[in-house]
Amino acid sequence: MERLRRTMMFVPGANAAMLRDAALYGADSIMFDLEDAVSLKEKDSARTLVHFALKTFDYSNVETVVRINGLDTVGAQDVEAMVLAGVNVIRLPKTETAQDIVDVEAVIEKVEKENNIPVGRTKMMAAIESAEGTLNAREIALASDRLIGIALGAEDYVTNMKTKRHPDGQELFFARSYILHAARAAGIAAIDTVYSDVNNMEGFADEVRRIKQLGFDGKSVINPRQIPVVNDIYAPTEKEIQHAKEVIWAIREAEEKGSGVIALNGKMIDKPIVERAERVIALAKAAKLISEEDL
Ligand SMILES: CC(C)(COP(=O)(O)OP(=O)(O)OC[C@H]1O[C@@H](n2cnc3c(N)ncnc32)[C@H](O)[C@@H]1OP(=O)(O)O)[C@@H](O)C(=O)NCCC(=O)NCCSC(=O)C[C@@](O)(CC(=O)O)C(=O)O
Ligand SMILES: [Mg+2]
Repeated sequence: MERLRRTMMFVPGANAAMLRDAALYGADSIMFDLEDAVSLKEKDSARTLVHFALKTFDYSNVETVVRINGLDTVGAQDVEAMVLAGVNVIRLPKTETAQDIVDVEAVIEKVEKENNIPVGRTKMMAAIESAEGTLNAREIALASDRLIGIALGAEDYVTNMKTKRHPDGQELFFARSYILHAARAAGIAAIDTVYSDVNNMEGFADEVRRIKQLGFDGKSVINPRQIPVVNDIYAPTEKEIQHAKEVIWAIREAEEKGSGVIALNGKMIDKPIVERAERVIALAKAAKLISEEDL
């Protein structure tokens, strides 16, 4: 079953209290940040702190991600410390080309080999935050088998595009659509960017509805109060769950009879409809609207 990534919460790497409590809020993934949420003078201490947190606290109920610095600064040191601490995913910020992924992968692989860690255990994701990165999204998404997803970083992106964010998100439409297509073509996740106004829940919810409709797997968030908003919007309705169950029961019955196609209430049920139904069931389970044993 595909892993759900409705919410990926940024946690500033230099903040010990936030690191300790990060797994308590119900995010699907927590993303410890060593890059832009950490000042230059705190880079080394934040790396040590996140390494310690990964080794010490119980994050077994979430996916752990670390946003490293670029390899042109202290990125290689970040990679080494995080791979040794057993992080699930390394997130590369400001990815411009497929070569950026290949370069970080080489560092990861070296650390894994030198420390008898199974090669490939550490996964990767790439944040795309510029025009160049967006136009290269397709090659970036295909650059490594370790990639679990690509994400948009809108604050840096709009700066690069010489504009700013607007509530209707028009300035992000091309990047969102292109990144989403690149992710889907590569068979990996697409994660939308942060919404920085943590006290504007209406505006946040509007944005989540729009990115869900576009097809994103989920959203990067910066505050625990944003998590239930995303989870509620991604939770399927009772009607959607009932329909998904009927689709799955119908297809199971058809398979038992040796037929791949069947009608439900007069409408044809085939593979894409079954896939959508399975995703509805996975989202319903994650939202605890049905039990794990159901279906
Ligand atoms: C925004 C605010 C200051 C608001 O503070 P407030 O004080 O109003 O928060 P409250 O709601 O009052 O907190 C209630 C309780 O939750 C705890 N708590 C809050 N936030 C928590 C958290 N994140 N993790 C764990 N715990 C948390 C808090 O400690 C308290 O705990 P307690 O005291 O025990 O009750 C705070 O949230 C915060 O610092 N957020 C992280 C910001 C950040 O990481 N920015 C960098 C990533 S974006 C970027 O770089 C741009 C990007 O790259 C992005 C892309 O690539 O997509 C691009 O280009 O677009
Ligand atoms: Mg950024």
